Amino acid sequence: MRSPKDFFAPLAVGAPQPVRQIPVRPSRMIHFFDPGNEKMAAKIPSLTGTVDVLLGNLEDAVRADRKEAARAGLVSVARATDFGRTQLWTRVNSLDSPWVLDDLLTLVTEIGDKLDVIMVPKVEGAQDIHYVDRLLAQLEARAGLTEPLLVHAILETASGVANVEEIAGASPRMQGISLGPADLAASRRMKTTRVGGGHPGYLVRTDPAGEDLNSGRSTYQQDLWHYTVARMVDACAMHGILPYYGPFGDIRDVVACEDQFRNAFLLGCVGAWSLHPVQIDIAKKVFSPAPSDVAWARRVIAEMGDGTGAVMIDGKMQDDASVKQCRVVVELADELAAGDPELAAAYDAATKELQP
Ligand SMILES: CC(C)(COP(=O)(O)OP(=O)(O)OC[C@H]1O[C@@H](n2cnc3c(N)ncnc32)[C@H](O)[C@@H]1OP(=O)(O)O)[C@@H](O)C(=O)NCCC(=O)NCCSC(=O)C[C@H](O)C(=O)O
Ligand SMILES: [Mg+2]
Repeated sequence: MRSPKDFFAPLAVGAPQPVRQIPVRPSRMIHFFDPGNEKMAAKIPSLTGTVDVLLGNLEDAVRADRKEAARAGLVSVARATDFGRTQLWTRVNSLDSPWVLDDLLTLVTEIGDKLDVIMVPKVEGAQDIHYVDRLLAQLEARAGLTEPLLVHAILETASGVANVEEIAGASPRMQGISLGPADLAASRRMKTTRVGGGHPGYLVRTDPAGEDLNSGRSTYQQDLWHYTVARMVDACAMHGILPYYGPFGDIRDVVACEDQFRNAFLLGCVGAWSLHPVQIDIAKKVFSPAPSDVAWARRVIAEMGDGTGAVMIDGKMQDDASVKQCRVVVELADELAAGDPELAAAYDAATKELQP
């Protein structure tokens, strides 16, 4: 373990100074595209400015014989595009794969100035982040980069979940963590065959009313991912980095996608992955606080004065702890509204309407 005194020192001569705070930028949707797929890559200029994060995916979902094409495609898309307020991320291949070394060497030296975050799949523990951390420092120095690249880990192995707190705090580069439910299910030997979402067999049943065990008993589907998401959120909050729900693979089921994203939002996640254009607006809607919630939170903050003591508002007790929750909502709303005049107007209109 590095001494806390050295934690913010560059790991290679000539590498940029590590960041002390993760920059707060909207990342409600991390939109995946295959940069080697010409049809998808052609859509990137029109998505720029409308999504918070565009992620050129090089790992799973890219065929083995298309890995080099995807990497080269990402270099050309990055060079040809002005991303404006949209961040550009990539997901490199896993650290045990034959491609990852060339992914990092090529991307950092050729488009390191365009990339914001490197997503690392199948992270098992702090040792994986330490490896990437040092290698990135060497490559940043070689490329003459002035800003450090940030690292995002996917939580998709049983070891990764067991070590999530040390992963979150492994480097000042750590930007966030996403749940990877498909690989995690396989790693845990769960018996699901889906990419994220619930399962009708994972349920609880009400007790029998009498002797008959077979009738009149309701069942309630449970959330397979609750434990992992909650644990990931705590680890991220503890280390000042950002938690995300990952993919929802049933593209057609926009209703359940919205539910799964909303559960994650309410538990503390700041965004989710969009795998198809249809999921972009779902993530935007879910991960932007609702105007009515923002209006209520602003009212509580206004009526609570210096934020201490207790007051009744519309029959509900408010105190120091509820005002802190309201501040979380209002801070997020203000950050998002700063880059989105339509959202800002919706928040102001709802606030006006709720004024006592
Ligand atoms: C899921 C898809 C394979 C579906 O593609 P397709 O069959 O082409 O869908 P459509 O016909 O509905 O597409 C309509 C048009 O939209 C374009 N398109 C589709 N997806 C995207 C996209 N992501 N970005 C930009 N444009 C997109 C199509 O080209 C069509 O265009 P046109 O014909 O001109 O109208 C596909 O959506 C896809 O491959 N998505 C990404 C999948 C992916 O990245 N998967 C990896 C992440 S999930 C994961 O890895 C699991 C995780 O790690 C874990 O362990 O849990
Ligand atoms: Mg995966």
